[in-house]
Amino acid sequence: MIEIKNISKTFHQEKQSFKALDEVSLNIEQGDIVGIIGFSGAGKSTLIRSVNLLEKPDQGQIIINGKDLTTLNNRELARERKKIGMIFQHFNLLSSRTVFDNVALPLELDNTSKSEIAEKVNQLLKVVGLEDKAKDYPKSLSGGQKQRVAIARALANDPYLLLCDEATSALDPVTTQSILQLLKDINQRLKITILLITHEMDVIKAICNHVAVIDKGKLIAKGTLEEIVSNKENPIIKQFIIPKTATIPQSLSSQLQPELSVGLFPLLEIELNGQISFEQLLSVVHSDYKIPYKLFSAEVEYLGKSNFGKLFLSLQGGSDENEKVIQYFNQNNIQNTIKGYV
Ligand SMILES: Nc1ncnc2c1ncn2[C@@H]1O[C@H](COP(=O)(O)OP(=O)(O)OP(=O)(O)O)[C@@H](O)[C@H]1O
Repeated sequence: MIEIKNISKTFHQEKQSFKALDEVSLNIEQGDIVGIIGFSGAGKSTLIRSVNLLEKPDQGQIIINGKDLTTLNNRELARERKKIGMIFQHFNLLSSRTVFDNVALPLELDNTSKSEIAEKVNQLLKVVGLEDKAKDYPKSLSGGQKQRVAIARALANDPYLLLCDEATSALDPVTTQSILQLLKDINQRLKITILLITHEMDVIKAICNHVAVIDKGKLIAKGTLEEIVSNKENPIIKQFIIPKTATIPQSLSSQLQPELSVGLFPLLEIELNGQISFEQLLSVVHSDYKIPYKLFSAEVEYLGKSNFGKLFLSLQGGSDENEKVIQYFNQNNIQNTIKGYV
């Protein structure tokens, strides 16, 4: 069990000071995958770096298996750190070393014998799927392959905990998913606890069992994804769970009229905020109110048992019928705005 207990950290720069962490507490169970999500500057990196004391907190404790890391001397801390692996957004590989030698580095520093190093590195390269790249240099690898090397290196000392500092932020979506699946596989096969920080809900959704939300240095929510999502009225949480990319298609926005006239229908922007499912909403319009509609654009995110998102829908009934549907939306707290008439 890892206990982050009441951690605070203030940075001082010239005459200014900035509180990056404010009494943060979080318990992480062994074998769990925990994600900390927050906007840029929220304090994510400072928090994850506090766990292995790369950043020394001003107050609070990091208790791992009953041992408070903040009370250890440098030698004891170095010994504990060996059992905490870490990977970074920009991989931090040594460009002058081959893939094999990058992975071997922590073992060399630990005075491991050459034969043991060879056995361990080859086994780790197999775990991350890079057996055929042992002799290559980082510059010839893709971003995803570089992160695989970094993961193998982080596993060299058989850690019980892996810290992931925005490990997929520099990768494309497909590579991101493959790295996340590798992390999940490592968690399950090697029983390594994972703590990651991210600004992307997709990362949390893909692999985390528990989530904490950090904002302005404070943990504002923690729990399972479903528990976090149920707190959707919180404006910070809302920004993470409601996709913002659905927009009115370009071709449609040029046709949009500000006033209703004959032959035009209202175009509604509807926010799905967990109150009603996407399918139910369309069924209300089509089956209950028996109104034809045109769906122009929709982005729906399924989180836990709820769905969130935005859709642009034109109600194509008579104006009284359309009005009744809008009334239904209003009575049921389904946020909707008429963007114009098409
Ligand atoms: N060494 C430092 N000296 C001064 N201020 C710092 C230092 N490190 C971090 N900060 C400040 O602390 C705040 C939190 O930074 P941190 O890097 O932890 O945030 P973050 O959530 O990881 O952001 P990002 O996603 O942009 O990396 C920021 O305002 C940052 O400028």
